[in-house]
Amino acid sequence: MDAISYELIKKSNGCDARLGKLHTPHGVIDTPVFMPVGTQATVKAMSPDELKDLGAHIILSNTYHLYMRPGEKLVKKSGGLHKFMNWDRAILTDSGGFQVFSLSNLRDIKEEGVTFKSHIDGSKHFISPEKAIEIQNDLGADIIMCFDECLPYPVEHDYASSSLNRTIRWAVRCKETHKDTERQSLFGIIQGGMFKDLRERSAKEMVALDFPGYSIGGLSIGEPKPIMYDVLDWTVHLLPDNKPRYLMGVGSPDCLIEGAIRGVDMFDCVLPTRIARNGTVFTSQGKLVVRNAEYAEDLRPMDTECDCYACRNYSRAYIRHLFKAKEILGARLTTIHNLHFLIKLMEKIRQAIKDDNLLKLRDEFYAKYGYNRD
Ligand SMILES: CNc1nc2cc(C(N)=O)ccc2[nH]1
Ligand SMILES: [Zn+2]
Repeated sequence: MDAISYELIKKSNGCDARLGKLHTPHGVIDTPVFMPVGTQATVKAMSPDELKDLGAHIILSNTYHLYMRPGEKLVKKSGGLHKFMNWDRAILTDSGGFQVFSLSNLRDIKEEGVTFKSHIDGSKHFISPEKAIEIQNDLGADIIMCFDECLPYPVEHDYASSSLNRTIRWAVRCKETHKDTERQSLFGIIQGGMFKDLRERSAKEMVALDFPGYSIGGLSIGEPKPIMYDVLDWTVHLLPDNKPRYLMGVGSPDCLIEGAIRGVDMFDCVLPTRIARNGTVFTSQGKLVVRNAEYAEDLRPMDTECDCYACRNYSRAYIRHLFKAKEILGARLTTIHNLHFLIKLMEKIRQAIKDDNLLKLRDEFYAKYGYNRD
Protein backbone atom coordinates (compact mmCIF):
# COMPACT_ATOMS: atom_id res chain seq x y z
CA MET A 1 0.00 0.00 0.00
CA ASP A 2 1.59 3.28 -1.11
CA ALA A 3 1.38 6.60 0.76
CA ILE A 4 -0.73 8.11 -2.02
CA SER A 5 -3.45 6.69 -4.22
CA TYR A 6 -5.31 8.20 -7.15
CA GLU A 7 -9.09 7.87 -7.50
CA LEU A 8 -10.35 8.45 -11.04
CA ILE A 9 -13.76 10.14 -10.67
CA LYS A 10 -14.73 10.96 -14.25
CA LYS A 11 -13.22 11.03 -17.71
CA SER A 12 -14.12 13.98 -19.89
CA ASN A 13 -16.04 13.49 -23.14
CA GLY A 14 -14.29 15.14 -26.05
CA CYS A 15 -10.75 15.29 -24.60
CA ASP A 16 -8.37 13.39 -22.31
CA ALA A 17 -9.09 15.48 -19.19
CA ARG A 18 -10.14 13.67 -16.07
CA LEU A 19 -11.48 14.51 -12.65
CA GLY A 20 -9.79 12.75 -9.76
CA LYS A 21 -8.95 12.69 -6.07
CA LEU A 22 -5.38 12.29 -4.82
CA HIS A 23 -5.47 10.57 -1.43
CA THR A 24 -2.38 11.43 0.66
CA PRO A 25 -1.30 11.04 4.32
CA HIS A 26 -1.99 14.78 4.66
CA GLY A 27 -5.39 15.04 3.07
CA VAL A 28 -7.37 14.47 -0.13
CA ILE A 29 -6.73 16.73 -3.12
CA ASP A 30 -9.17 17.34 -6.00
CA THR A 31 -7.45 17.09 -9.35
CA PRO A 32 -6.49 18.65 -11.72
CA VAL A 33 -4.65 20.73 -9.15
CA PHE A 34 -2.16 23.59 -9.19
CA MET A 35 0.54 23.34 -6.50
CA PRO A 36 2.05 26.63 -5.23
CA VAL A 37 5.83 26.45 -4.99
CA GLY A 38 7.50 26.89 -1.60
CA THR A 39 11.13 26.57 -2.73
CA GLN A 40 12.80 27.18 0.65
CA ALA A 41 10.03 25.78 2.88
CA THR A 42 7.84 28.83 2.37
CA VAL A 43 5.58 29.99 -0.44
CA LYS A 44 7.15 33.42 -0.66
CA ALA A 45 5.15 36.17 1.13
CA MET A 46 2.36 33.78 2.18
CA SER A 47 1.67 32.25 5.61
CA PRO A 48 0.29 28.68 5.75
CA ASP A 49 -3.06 30.07 6.96
CA GLU A 50 -3.23 32.42 3.97
CA LEU A 51 -2.47 29.48 1.66
CA LYS A 52 -5.32 27.52 3.28
CA ASP A 53 -7.67 30.52 2.90
CA LEU A 54 -6.73 30.58 -0.80
CA GLY A 55 -7.70 26.90 -1.12
CA ALA A 56 -4.22 25.37 -1.47
CA HIS A 57 -4.15 21.68 -0.47
CA ILE A 58 -0.67 20.69 -1.66
CA ILE A 59 2.53 22.66 -2.08
CA LEU A 60 5.96 21.93 -3.50
CA SER A 61 9.36 22.40 -1.88
CA ASN A 62 12.80 22.04 -3.47
CA THR A 63 15.21 19.39 -2.27
CA TYR A 64 18.30 21.13 -3.68
CA HIS A 65 17.57 24.38 -1.85
CA LEU A 66 16.72 22.73 1.47
CA TYR A 67 19.77 20.48 1.24
CA MET A 68 21.90 23.57 0.70
CA ARG A 69 20.15 25.58 3.43
CA PRO A 70 19.30 24.83 6.26
CA GLY A 71 20.18 21.18 5.52
CA GLU A 72 17.89 18.17 5.57
CA LYS A 73 19.21 17.04 8.98
CA LEU A 74 17.86 20.17 10.71
CA VAL A 75 14.49 19.71 8.99
CA LYS A 76 14.44 16.07 10.13
CA LYS A 77 15.41 17.11 13.69
CA SER A 78 12.51 19.62 13.61
CA GLY A 79 10.10 16.76 12.92
CA GLY A 80 10.15 16.96 9.13
CA LEU A 81 9.05 19.57 6.60
CA HIS A 82 5.36 19.64 7.67
CA LYS A 83 6.35 20.51 11.26
CA PHE A 84 9.27 22.72 10.27
CA MET A 85 7.11 25.00 8.10
CA ASN A 86 3.84 24.51 10.01
CA TRP A 87 2.00 23.07 6.98
CA ASP A 88 -0.28 20.13 7.82
CA ARG A 89 -1.55 19.53 4.30
CA ALA A 90 0.28 17.66 1.52
CA ILE A 91 3.82 18.40 0.35
CA LEU A 92 5.72 17.26 -2.74
CA THR A 93 9.48 17.61 -3.11
CA ASP A 94 11.42 17.42 -6.34
CA SER A 95 14.68 15.48 -6.34
CA GLY A 96 17.06 18.40 -6.80
CA GLY A 97 18.10 17.22 -10.24
CA PHE A 98 16.56 20.18 -12.03
CA GLN A 99 18.32 22.72 -9.80
CA VAL A 100 21.63 20.89 -10.00
CA PHE A 101 21.43 21.07 -13.79
CA SER A 102 19.98 24.57 -13.98
CA LEU A 103 21.31 26.53 -10.99
CA SER A 104 24.77 25.21 -10.39
CA ASN A 105 27.80 25.92 -12.53
CA LEU A 106 30.67 23.51 -12.88
CA ARG A 107 28.95 20.19 -12.72
CA ASP A 108 30.18 16.76 -13.69
CA ILE A 109 27.63 14.09 -14.56
CA LYS A 110 28.73 10.48 -14.08
CA GLU A 111 26.88 7.16 -13.79
CA GLU A 112 27.37 7.34 -10.01
CA GLY A 113 25.88 10.81 -9.68
CA VAL A 114 26.55 14.52 -10.17
CA THR A 115 29.32 16.67 -8.71
CA PHE A 116 28.48 20.39 -8.64
CA LYS A 117 29.25 23.66 -6.91
CA SER A 118 26.81 25.37 -4.57
CA HIS A 119 25.12 28.48 -6.03
CA ILE A 120 25.32 29.95 -2.51
CA ASP A 121 29.01 29.66 -1.59
CA GLY A 122 30.69 27.73 -4.39
CA SER A 123 31.35 24.72 -2.16
CA LYS A 124 31.65 21.33 -3.89
CA HIS A 125 28.85 18.76 -3.54
CA PHE A 126 27.97 15.32 -4.87
CA ILE A 127 24.44 13.95 -5.25
CA SER A 128 23.67 10.42 -6.34
CA PRO A 129 20.22 8.89 -6.85
CA GLU A 130 20.61 7.27 -3.44
CA LYS A 131 21.55 10.57 -1.79
CA ALA A 132 18.60 12.36 -3.44
CA ILE A 133 16.22 9.78 -1.96
CA GLU A 134 17.88 9.90 1.48
CA ILE A 135 17.56 13.71 1.56
CA GLN A 136 13.87 13.51 0.58
CA ASN A 137 13.32 10.80 3.20
CA ASP A 138 14.74 13.17 5.83
CA LEU A 139 12.60 16.08 4.55
CA GLY A 140 9.50 13.90 4.79
CA ALA A 141 7.25 15.11 1.94
CA ASP A 142 4.26 12.92 1.02
CA ILE A 143 5.37 12.69 -2.62
CA ILE A 144 9.03 12.53 -3.65
CA MET A 145 10.77 12.38 -7.02
CA CYS A 146 13.38 10.20 -8.66
CA PHE A 147 16.76 11.79 -9.35
CA ASP A 148 16.87 12.51 -13.05
CA GLU A 149 18.69 14.56 -15.64
CA CYS A 150 16.48 17.32 -16.98
CA LEU A 151 17.84 17.86 -20.48
CA PRO A 152 18.40 21.35 -21.87
CA TYR A 153 16.49 22.58 -24.94
CA PRO A 154 17.52 22.01 -27.64
CA VAL A 155 19.65 18.91 -27.31
CA GLU A 156 21.10 16.30 -29.72
CA HIS A 157 19.13 13.07 -30.03
CA ASP A 158 22.21 10.94 -29.25
CA TYR A 159 22.89 12.77 -26.00
CA ALA A 160 19.18 12.69 -25.10
CA SER A 161 19.11 8.93 -25.68
CA SER A 162 22.16 8.16 -23.54
CA SER A 163 20.94 10.56 -20.83
CA LEU A 164 17.55 8.83 -20.86
CA ASN A 165 19.21 5.43 -20.44
CA ARG A 166 21.08 6.74 -17.40
CA THR A 167 17.97 8.43 -15.97
CA ILE A 168 16.15 5.09 -16.21
CA ARG A 169 19.04 3.30 -14.45
CA TRP A 170 18.94 6.08 -11.79
CA ALA A 171 15.18 5.50 -11.39
CA VAL A 172 15.84 1.84 -10.61
CA ARG A 173 18.41 2.87 -7.98
CA CYS A 174 15.95 5.38 -6.49
CA LYS A 175 13.23 2.73 -6.29
CA GLU A 176 15.67 0.32 -4.58
CA THR A 177 16.76 3.01 -2.09
CA HIS A 178 13.31 4.27 -1.10
CA LYS A 179 11.99 1.93 1.58
CA ASP A 180 9.12 3.60 3.46
CA THR A 181 6.61 3.61 0.62
CA GLU A 182 3.67 3.83 3.02
CA ARG A 183 4.89 7.19 4.36
CA GLN A 184 6.18 8.70 1.12
CA SER A 185 5.30 7.86 -2.50
CA LEU A 186 8.08 7.94 -5.10
CA PHE A 187 7.15 9.19 -8.58
CA GLY A 188 9.00 8.20 -11.73
CA ILE A 189 9.91 10.97 -14.16
CA ILE A 190 9.47 10.74 -17.93
CA GLN A 191 12.30 12.33 -19.86
CA GLY A 192 13.50 12.10 -23.49
CA GLY A 193 13.83 15.69 -24.67
CA MET A 194 11.50 16.68 -27.50
CA PHE A 195 11.92 13.33 -29.29
CA LYS A 196 8.84 11.12 -29.83
CA ASP A 197 10.76 7.85 -29.84
CA LEU A 198 12.62 8.67 -26.61
CA ARG A 199 9.54 9.96 -24.82
CA GLU A 200 7.60 6.80 -25.75
CA ARG A 201 10.49 4.58 -24.59
CA SER A 202 10.82 6.55 -21.34
CA ALA A 203 7.09 6.26 -20.60
CA LYS A 204 7.01 2.51 -21.32
CA GLU A 205 10.10 1.74 -19.24
CA MET A 206 9.01 3.89 -16.30
CA VAL A 207 5.52 2.34 -16.33
CA ALA A 208 7.15 -1.09 -16.29
CA LEU A 209 8.88 -0.04 -13.03
CA ASP A 210 5.39 0.42 -11.52
CA PHE A 211 5.64 3.75 -9.67
CA PRO A 212 2.55 5.08 -7.79
CA GLY A 213 2.63 8.24 -9.93
CA TYR A 214 4.42 9.70 -12.94
CA SER A 215 5.96 13.10 -13.57
CA ILE A 216 6.52 14.49 -17.02
CA GLY A 217 9.87 16.26 -16.82
CA GLY A 218 12.09 18.12 -19.22
CA LEU A 219 9.41 20.60 -20.28
CA SER A 220 8.75 24.29 -19.72
CA ILE A 221 12.46 24.85 -20.24
CA GLY A 222 12.22 27.35 -23.09
CA GLU A 223 10.65 25.21 -25.79
CA PRO A 224 7.73 26.72 -27.76
CA LYS A 225 4.39 25.76 -26.21
CA PRO A 226 3.21 23.75 -29.26
CA ILE A 227 6.26 21.49 -28.80
CA MET A 228 5.40 20.98 -25.13
CA TYR A 229 1.85 20.03 -26.18
CA ASP A 230 3.25 17.57 -28.75
CA VAL A 231 5.32 15.87 -26.03
CA LEU A 232 2.20 15.55 -23.88
CA ASP A 233 0.28 14.09 -26.83
CA TRP A 234 3.04 11.48 -27.29
CA THR A 235 3.35 10.65 -23.61
CA VAL A 236 0.32 10.99 -21.34
CA HIS A 237 -1.79 8.29 -23.02
CA LEU A 238 0.98 5.75 -22.31
CA LEU A 239 0.62 6.32 -18.56
CA PRO A 240 -1.83 4.25 -16.49
CA ASP A 241 -5.32 5.70 -15.96
CA ASN A 242 -5.28 4.86 -12.26
CA LYS A 243 -2.17 6.85 -11.36
CA PRO A 244 -1.57 10.61 -11.18
CA ARG A 245 0.28 12.50 -13.90
CA TYR A 246 2.34 15.52 -12.80
CA LEU A 247 3.63 18.07 -15.33
CA MET A 248 6.68 19.65 -13.71
CA GLY A 249 7.21 23.40 -13.80
CA VAL A 250 3.97 24.32 -15.58
CA GLY A 251 2.58 26.85 -15.64
CA SER A 252 0.79 29.78 -17.09
CA PRO A 253 -3.04 29.81 -17.27
CA ASP A 254 -3.16 28.66 -20.91
CA CYS A 255 -0.71 25.79 -20.22
CA LEU A 256 -2.80 24.63 -17.26
CA ILE A 257 -5.87 24.42 -19.49
CA GLU A 258 -3.99 22.73 -22.35
CA GLY A 259 -2.31 20.30 -19.92
CA ALA A 260 -5.60 19.37 -18.26
CA ILE A 261 -7.16 18.76 -21.69
CA ARG A 262 -4.35 16.28 -22.34
CA GLY A 263 -4.91 14.37 -19.11
CA VAL A 264 -2.46 16.02 -16.71
CA ASP A 265 -3.58 15.95 -13.05
CA MET A 266 -0.92 17.97 -11.18
CA PHE A 267 0.95 21.16 -11.99
CA ASP A 268 3.47 23.36 -10.23
CA CYS A 269 5.09 26.63 -11.26
CA VAL A 270 6.96 29.51 -9.64
CA LEU A 271 5.51 31.88 -12.25
CA PRO A 272 2.48 33.20 -10.30
CA THR A 273 4.45 34.02 -7.17
CA ARG A 274 7.58 35.19 -9.03
CA ILE A 275 5.84 37.62 -11.40
CA ALA A 276 3.67 38.84 -8.52
CA ARG A 277 6.76 40.04 -6.67
CA ASN A 278 7.67 41.92 -9.82
CA GLY A 279 4.28 43.66 -9.95
CA THR A 280 2.67 41.56 -12.68
CA VAL A 281 -0.67 39.81 -12.20
CA PHE A 282 -2.88 37.46 -14.19
CA THR A 283 -6.34 38.88 -14.85
CA SER A 284 -9.40 37.68 -16.78
CA GLN A 285 -8.35 40.12 -19.54
CA GLY A 286 -4.71 38.98 -19.67
CA LYS A 287 -1.56 40.02 -17.78
CA LEU A 288 -1.49 43.42 -16.06
CA VAL A 289 1.69 45.13 -14.85
CA VAL A 290 0.18 46.94 -11.90
CA ARG A 291 3.40 48.75 -11.00
CA ASN A 292 3.30 50.67 -14.30
CA ALA A 293 2.65 54.46 -14.31
CA GLU A 294 -0.60 54.05 -16.27
CA TYR A 295 -2.23 52.70 -13.09
CA ALA A 296 -1.04 55.54 -10.83
CA GLU A 297 -4.58 56.93 -10.45
CA ASP A 298 -6.61 53.87 -11.43
CA LEU A 299 -9.03 53.21 -8.59
CA ARG A 300 -10.34 49.91 -10.01
CA PRO A 301 -9.26 46.56 -8.53
CA MET A 302 -6.53 44.66 -10.37
CA ASP A 303 -9.19 42.38 -11.87
CA THR A 304 -12.80 43.58 -11.89
CA GLU A 305 -13.92 39.92 -12.10
CA CYS A 306 -11.86 38.75 -9.10
CA ASP A 307 -13.12 38.26 -5.54
CA CYS A 308 -9.75 37.76 -3.83
CA TYR A 309 -8.80 39.71 -0.70
CA ALA A 310 -6.60 42.08 -2.73
CA CYS A 311 -9.27 42.86 -5.36
CA ARG A 312 -12.02 43.26 -2.77
CA ASN A 313 -10.10 45.81 -0.72
CA TYR A 314 -7.46 47.66 -2.74
CA SER A 315 -7.12 49.65 -5.96
CA ARG A 316 -4.49 49.46 -8.67
CA ALA A 317 -3.37 52.93 -7.59
CA TYR A 318 -2.76 51.77 -4.03
CA ILE A 319 -0.93 48.59 -5.03
CA ARG A 320 1.22 50.52 -7.52
CA HIS A 321 2.01 52.98 -4.72
CA LEU A 322 3.15 50.08 -2.51
CA PHE A 323 5.49 48.83 -5.23
CA LYS A 324 6.92 52.29 -5.86
CA ALA A 325 7.43 52.71 -2.11
CA LYS A 326 8.96 49.22 -1.90
CA GLU A 327 6.37 48.25 0.70
CA ILE A 328 6.25 44.49 1.35
CA LEU A 329 2.42 44.53 1.32
CA GLY A 330 2.51 45.19 -2.43
CA ALA A 331 4.11 41.83 -3.23
CA ARG A 332 1.85 40.12 -0.71
CA LEU A 333 -1.31 41.45 -2.37
CA THR A 334 -0.21 40.54 -5.91
CA THR A 335 0.83 37.08 -4.67
CA ILE A 336 -2.54 36.54 -3.02
CA HIS A 337 -4.24 37.56 -6.27
CA ASN A 338 -2.14 35.38 -8.58
CA LEU A 339 -2.47 32.28 -6.42
CA HIS A 340 -6.22 32.91 -6.08
CA PHE A 341 -6.44 33.33 -9.87
CA LEU A 342 -4.76 29.98 -10.61
CA ILE A 343 -6.50 28.04 -7.82
CA LYS A 344 -9.86 29.40 -9.04
CA LEU A 345 -8.91 28.56 -12.63
CA MET A 346 -8.31 24.95 -11.55
CA GLU A 347 -11.76 24.94 -9.90
CA LYS A 348 -13.27 26.15 -13.20
CA ILE A 349 -11.35 23.44 -15.07
CA ARG A 350 -12.64 20.74 -12.69
CA GLN A 351 -16.22 22.03 -13.08
CA ALA A 352 -15.78 22.08 -16.87
CA ILE A 353 -14.64 18.44 -16.79
CA LYS A 354 -17.75 17.59 -14.76
CA ASP A 355 -19.89 19.42 -17.36
CA ASP A 356 -17.94 18.05 -20.37
CA ASN A 357 -17.20 21.52 -21.70
CA LEU A 358 -13.47 22.01 -21.03
CA LEU A 359 -12.82 22.72 -24.73
CA LYS A 360 -15.46 25.47 -24.56
CA LEU A 361 -13.75 26.91 -21.46
CA ARG A 362 -10.48 26.96 -23.40
CA ASP A 363 -12.00 28.86 -26.30
CA GLU A 364 -13.68 31.36 -23.97
CA PHE A 365 -10.41 31.80 -22.05
CA TYR A 366 -8.40 32.53 -25.20
CA ALA A 367 -11.07 34.91 -26.48
CA LYS A 368 -10.84 37.01 -23.30
CA TYR A 369 -7.24 36.42 -22.18
CA GLY A 370 -5.55 36.34 -25.53
CA TYR A 371 -3.38 33.54 -26.81
CA ASN A 372 0.40 33.59 -26.84
CA ARG A 373 2.02 30.87 -28.90
CA ASP A 374 5.48 31.40 -27.42
C1 LIG B 1 10.07 25.70 -14.82
N1 LIG B 1 10.21 24.54 -15.64
C2 LIG B 1 10.57 23.33 -15.12
N2 LIG B 1 10.84 22.25 -15.86
C3 LIG B 1 11.20 21.26 -15.01
C4 LIG B 1 11.63 19.96 -15.24
C5 LIG B 1 12.00 19.16 -14.16
C6 LIG B 1 12.50 17.78 -14.44
N3 LIG B 1 12.92 17.02 -13.42
O1 LIG B 1 12.59 17.40 -15.61
C7 LIG B 1 11.89 19.63 -12.85
C8 LIG B 1 11.47 20.94 -12.62
C9 LIG B 1 11.12 21.75 -13.70
N4 LIG B 1 10.72 23.07 -13.80
ZN1 LIG C 1 -7.78 39.36 -7.17
